[in-house]
Amino acid sequence: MLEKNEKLNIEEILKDLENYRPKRRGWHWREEQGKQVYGEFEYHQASKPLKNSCPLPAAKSFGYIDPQPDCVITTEIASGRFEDDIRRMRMAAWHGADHIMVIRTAGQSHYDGLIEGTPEGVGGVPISRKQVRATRKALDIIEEEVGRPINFHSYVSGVAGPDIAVMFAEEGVNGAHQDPQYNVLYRNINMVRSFVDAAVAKKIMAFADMVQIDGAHNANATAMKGWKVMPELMVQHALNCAYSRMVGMKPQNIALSTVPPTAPPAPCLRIDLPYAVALRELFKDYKMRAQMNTKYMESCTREATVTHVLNLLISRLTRADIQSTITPDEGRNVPWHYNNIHAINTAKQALIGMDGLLEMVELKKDGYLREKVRELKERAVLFMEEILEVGGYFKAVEMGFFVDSGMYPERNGDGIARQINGGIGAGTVVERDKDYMAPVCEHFGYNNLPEGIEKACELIDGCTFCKPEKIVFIDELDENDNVNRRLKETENLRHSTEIKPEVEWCGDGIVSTTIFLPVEERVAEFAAMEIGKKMGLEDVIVIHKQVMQPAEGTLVEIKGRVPFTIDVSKLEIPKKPDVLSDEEIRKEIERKPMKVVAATVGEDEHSVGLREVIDIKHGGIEKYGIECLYLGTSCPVEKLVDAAIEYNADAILASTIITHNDVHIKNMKKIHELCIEKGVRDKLILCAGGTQVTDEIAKSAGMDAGFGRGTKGNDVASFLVKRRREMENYEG
Ligand SMILES: Cc1ncc(COP(=O)(O)O)c(/C=N/CC[C@H](N)C(=O)O)c1O
Repeated sequence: MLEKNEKLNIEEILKDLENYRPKRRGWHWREEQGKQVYGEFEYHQASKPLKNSCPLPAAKSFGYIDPQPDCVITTEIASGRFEDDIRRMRMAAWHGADHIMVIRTAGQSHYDGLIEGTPEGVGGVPISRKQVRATRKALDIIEEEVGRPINFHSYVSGVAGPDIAVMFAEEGVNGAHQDPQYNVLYRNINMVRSFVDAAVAKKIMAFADMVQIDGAHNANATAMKGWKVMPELMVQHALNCAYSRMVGMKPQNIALSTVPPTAPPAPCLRIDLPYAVALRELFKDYKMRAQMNTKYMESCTREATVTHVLNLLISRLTRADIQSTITPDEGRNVPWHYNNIHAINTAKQALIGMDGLLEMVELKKDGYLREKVRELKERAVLFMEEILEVGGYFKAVEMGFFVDSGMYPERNGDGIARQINGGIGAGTVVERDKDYMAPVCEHFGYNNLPEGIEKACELIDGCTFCKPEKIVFIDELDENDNVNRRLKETENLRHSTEIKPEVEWCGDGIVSTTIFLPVEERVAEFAAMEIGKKMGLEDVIVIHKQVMQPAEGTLVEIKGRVPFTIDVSKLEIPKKPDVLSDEEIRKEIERKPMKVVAATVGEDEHSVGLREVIDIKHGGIEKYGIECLYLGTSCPVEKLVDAAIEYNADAILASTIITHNDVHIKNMKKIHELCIEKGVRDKLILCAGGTQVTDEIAKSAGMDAGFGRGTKGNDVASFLVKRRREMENYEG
């Protein structure tokens, strides 16, 4: 079991892969869905807690609870280097993802066989046996530490679809996209070949109990106007569901990949919600894999996140068995580590925040919503009927029925048309001869087994599904393009005290910074890049720009590479003050009572933080018997110092949240100077606190200590007790 502060050892994971066997087959749905209690809260759409996890930032105000939504949560990771992705998968799992989806390298659909070894990918990871095995092995370790099984997912499509399906079944892959329509429409693979391969692949996936995700979402992403293909999407779902059932897949393993088709500034819920309702009603026996919208993403991560929260509202208003997440930077670049985490947190935060929503609101049973739902279903049924009329699916594809920009039955004639004898792999489907016999299990279709043979693979004393020891594991084929070479290049950064910033790959050195410039967009763009260069960044690129007002200014985000490393062994890291035990603090206050005066100073009305540090119910310093005179908010510093003298206090606690024009520093200095003027500075312990206050800032302003965000009562009480001891010893 990995210690939480122990890094994943990639070299260790790569060792002895030839003998690794997956722990299980099949998909894992979250356990104990429904009523859960976390801290002082009851949840109605949650699942059981994790053993180890990273809660949302705000959890610190709720006893650090980390409630887990009822549905599986996906993150998609594929930087091209699976060895770096494994680390990101661990970050994702700790934030609540239990479905890790790995996109394949660009064009792998057209490979007519399996890839071996671990070449570096482009826009995805080359899906090879070694990469799958190493990743599944790493996920075994990660699921141990979070305490929840993790579903590993990739894609069964393309010319080598069946080969991939066999390898996935052998390697314990838990889920995969499989939809022959994808091959036909988006990869121009011959339709006959695609459907025959799909039957072979689906049968194997059914045996391996893998959850299947279809490819309907692609029409949404490919169509000129996403909302125009809603009728067609339901037809595509129906075709893949029916075909999958015919091959023998269970409905509970068939997931419809559904994306709310629009985004603001469209009135998206008025368009997307009826569609989501219609879909759930038509396909009530199947699983819903809700995906976030990617089609309309730009480079504004804020905008993407709000759209995704609206998508999550739809999930909560209808149904999502799997909630997939899209990183908010997908409109900018290949997702960065922390944006995978932001996306997972967006899903977790919104789903948990909307827990039990339908116990309070319900969808209207009449009016606009119902009319739209009915209309969409009718359009879909008509679409399906026309397919039958023209002679079936293949004919309809030849006629360009699919991904047409018109809202069916409206047609603009610009659909994706494919010819039955065209596309990659055309003419490669050969009718099986009468005596065709394949001595392997789970083989779709005609198989002329000899009399009395129950299991096909008896004839060869076991196939790889029944005898995994028969699987042939090839390590590396390319002595240059492989994970060992890549790990060598970053050796110094993984086994030394030198570090570099990174966003995707170990040592990529990329950082980003946000700059506001009071000039128009084009000037701002070039000025920002100049600033980046002057900051010493290399390869500076603008990744986002947004006009705040055409003349007044522009927001620009740039990214660039830092050319240096940081040696952490040479950093001057001030020791975190150690906190005394409650017992010791209590004893000390019993020995010698302590009085403090406290207030939020200046014109500042923020009181929450200081009250938490003081009040007994928040575990504040009162719980140790320290007497507090609280003077409230917007307290002049003069009044605070006078009160401390009058009350014969041992200490002053000044809270200062507002930092405009450094007012917090000015107030701290004033308190210090006033105490000197009144001849009490050496009698009083001066503490300042606030979200922007640090110990260094406070001390430089004359305080004895500063306490920032997240400070607890025992931090302050410890300091007061230790400081008073120092003063007593000093007095001798
Ligand atoms: C049904 C199907 N088969 C194969 C592939 C992958 O196909 P290549 O290996 O040829 O790229 C896809 C890809 N879709 C993107 C998935 C999206 N990121 C998602 O979250 O669903 C697909 O939808």
